[in-house]
Amino acid sequence: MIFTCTFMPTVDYTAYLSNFERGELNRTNEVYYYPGGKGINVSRVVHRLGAETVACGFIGGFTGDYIEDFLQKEGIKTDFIRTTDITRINVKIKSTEETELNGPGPILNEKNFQRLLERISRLTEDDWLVIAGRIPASLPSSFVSELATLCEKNKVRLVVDTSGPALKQIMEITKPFLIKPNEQELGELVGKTIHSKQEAVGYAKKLVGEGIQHVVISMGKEGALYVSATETLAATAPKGKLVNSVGAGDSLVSGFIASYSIDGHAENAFRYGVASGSATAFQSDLCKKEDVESLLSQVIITKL
Ligand SMILES: Nc1ncnc2c1ncn2[C@@H]1O[C@H](COP(=O)(O)OP(=O)(O)OP(=O)(O)O)[C@@H](O)[C@H]1O
Ligand SMILES: O=P(O)(O)OC[C@@]1(O)O[C@H](CO)[C@@H](O)[C@@H]1O
Repeated sequence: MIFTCTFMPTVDYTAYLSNFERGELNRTNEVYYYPGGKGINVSRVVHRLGAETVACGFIGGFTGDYIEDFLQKEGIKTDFIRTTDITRINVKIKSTEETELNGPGPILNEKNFQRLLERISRLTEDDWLVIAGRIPASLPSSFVSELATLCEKNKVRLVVDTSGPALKQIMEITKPFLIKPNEQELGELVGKTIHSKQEAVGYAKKLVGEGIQHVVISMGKEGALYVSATETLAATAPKGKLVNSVGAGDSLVSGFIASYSIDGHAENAFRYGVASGSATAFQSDLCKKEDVESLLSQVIITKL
């Protein structure tokens, strides 16, 4: 089972308009209300790709109800912990360029953390845990350590797609199965500015040397890089019209996991992941299986 944990879910209010003027009254042409947050996006995509998933994390208020209801209507199992704070709404403005306004997350308390640890303690070596998205400042570092210790003890396959200090802290205790930084996030993780693909590969190899099994570096329309102990690959991204890049990175993670969980073949998983990221970038909502499969032949993989 693929469990996703989203500490700070959101309703993504996604508005399309032909021209966005700062400081003016703007009227939108089309709007959508998608349940969001990186882990929730992963649950939605892996479910569409045919894998079994449970979406966990913290939700509250009317927006929390909306998210849970939406996911359940899509057939996704949920196991959220309720907060007294209302789940945030993130505004995504799609005009000649993409502008995002992400809200702050809930204030979490000790009881919330304990409930989440209790859920995580039930996972086994047959399970995946995807920790994705921003981690709230109210989360004590002892909690992150406890979470990592449980995953290490129960041999859970841990996928981490978050920025900030949490990943470094997790790595002191357990080695994630997969991480998927973009170039900027990789730079933050290793404390360097990355100027080229060669540099990105070099840092990814260092992380693999420290024990992470698979590092995928996403590069938007330039495609992605993949490094493991035995392979270094580059993939081109399919060409198409960018409609909404929100969730493209999450779709890459989802495609990789959904494919790897079937046959454990990393190159196939990488190809499937890149096609999933692009399929999402080319439409308003997240990708569906048929969109991904129609793009697979356009992903060209080169060994580096
Ligand atoms: N304009 C684009 N054209 C084609 N493919 C794209 C485009 N943008 C993104 N993708 C695909 O999606 C993948 C992930 O995109 P990106 O590198 O933007 O992730 P990210 O920075 O994590 O994004 P986000 O945080 O918004 O999900 C890329 O590797 C690529 O396959
Ligand atoms: O504020 P965070 O947690 O870093 O990012 C949240 C977010 O931008 O990420 C997803 C796309 O990856 C969106 O669904 C969501 O609004």
